[in-house]
Amino acid sequence: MAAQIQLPLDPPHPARPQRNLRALQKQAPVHRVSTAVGDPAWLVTGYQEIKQLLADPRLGRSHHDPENAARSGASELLDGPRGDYETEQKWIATMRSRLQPFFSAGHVKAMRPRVEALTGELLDRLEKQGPPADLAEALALLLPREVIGELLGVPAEERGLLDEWTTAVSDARDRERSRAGLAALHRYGHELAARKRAHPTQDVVSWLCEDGTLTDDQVAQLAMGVLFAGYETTATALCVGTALLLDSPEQWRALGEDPGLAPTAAEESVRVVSRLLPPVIRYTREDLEIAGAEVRRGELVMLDIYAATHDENVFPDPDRFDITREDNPHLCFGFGLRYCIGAPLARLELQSALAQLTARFPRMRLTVPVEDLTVRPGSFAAIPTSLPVTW
Ligand code: HEM
Repeated sequence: MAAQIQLPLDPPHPARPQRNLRALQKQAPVHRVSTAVGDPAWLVTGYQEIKQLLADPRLGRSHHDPENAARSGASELLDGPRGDYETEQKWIATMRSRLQPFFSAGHVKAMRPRVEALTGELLDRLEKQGPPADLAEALALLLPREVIGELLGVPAEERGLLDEWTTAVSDARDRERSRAGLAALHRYGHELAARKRAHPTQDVVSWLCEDGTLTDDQVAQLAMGVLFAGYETTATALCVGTALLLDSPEQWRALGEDPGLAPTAAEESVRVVSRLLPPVIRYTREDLEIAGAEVRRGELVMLDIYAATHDENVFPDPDRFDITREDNPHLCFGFGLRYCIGAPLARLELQSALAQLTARFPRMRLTVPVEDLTVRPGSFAAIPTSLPVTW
């Protein structure tokens, strides 16, 4: 095997191709690397290999010796082992069986009018405020936060705090900050569960409490898991989709005039969110071989979703943002056992936001070249720091 490769290879950006990673992908589907915090790992870049490994039960998120496991970064929750090694599979089954009903296609369809209305309210506010504006603040971050806040039953005035804590948890460079954010989020989840047990309302946390089989700790874990899994990811997809649409006035116009393009535009936004999210991580539960590489039990395996969704053999012209892309088998919602429970909701939010935005603001444009956009440094999701627009 060649000399170890030091991560990160390329800085994340909504529009700039990750050239070093793509060059690596052309050489082989799996590589020995050193993570951003200096730990040894395997980086998988082949589309087929990643798809198979996502569905392979021989890999998990927990580790038999978590204190000594390799890490991809400093985030307490995201960059290292998670969950109990003995009961991981059981917990996944419990989590999915309790959460899935709230995110089924039927349930999410019933949420459409509310999500459309929330989008409309945010755009009314934007219109009233007038140009210039920061679309990341005014829409992309706010919509997912409000949708998840309502869904979980988090009072409106407490949602700002959640924002602060999730940002802290995501910190990939400061383990202490990430730990403190996670602890605060958990304390809040407990408090919320206790409040909902005492005074149930029509929301997911109240329903999880009514389930009768879950402890407050489990309710808190599920609720904060949903918040975490569904907030920054959707906000980032909305940011990158909006930025790339703004960079392509003919596609902006086409979507504004034809809301029938919203499903493919949303799906393409999910594909390109991989430009701003890190690889999915796993630990091997037994020795195994990945494309000829001998991987030992307990080693860190990083599945590079960006590489998979920009693989020229699967996605023609992968650097082009194309809202009419029909064949789009991206792996950005994962695959197999842990496939994203919130995918229907994320799609709904993206469709609603992109369709309404382009229809209501046909003349909107970025005030800086898309190339000059910057992203949050050192965070799990490289959310653009701002999307400055005028109209
Ligand atoms: C564009 C937005 C989103 C993206 C790109 C995304 C991506 C993903 C991915 C890649 C996974 C699999 C992780 C793995 O295999 O380890 C996942 C799992 C999950 N997602 Fe999403 N997601 C998004 C939106 C949402 C939303 C809106 C929700 C809920 C409100 C949500 C809830 C979940 C949950 C509960 C899991 C299971 C986590 C686990 O098994 O540990 N996601 N998501």
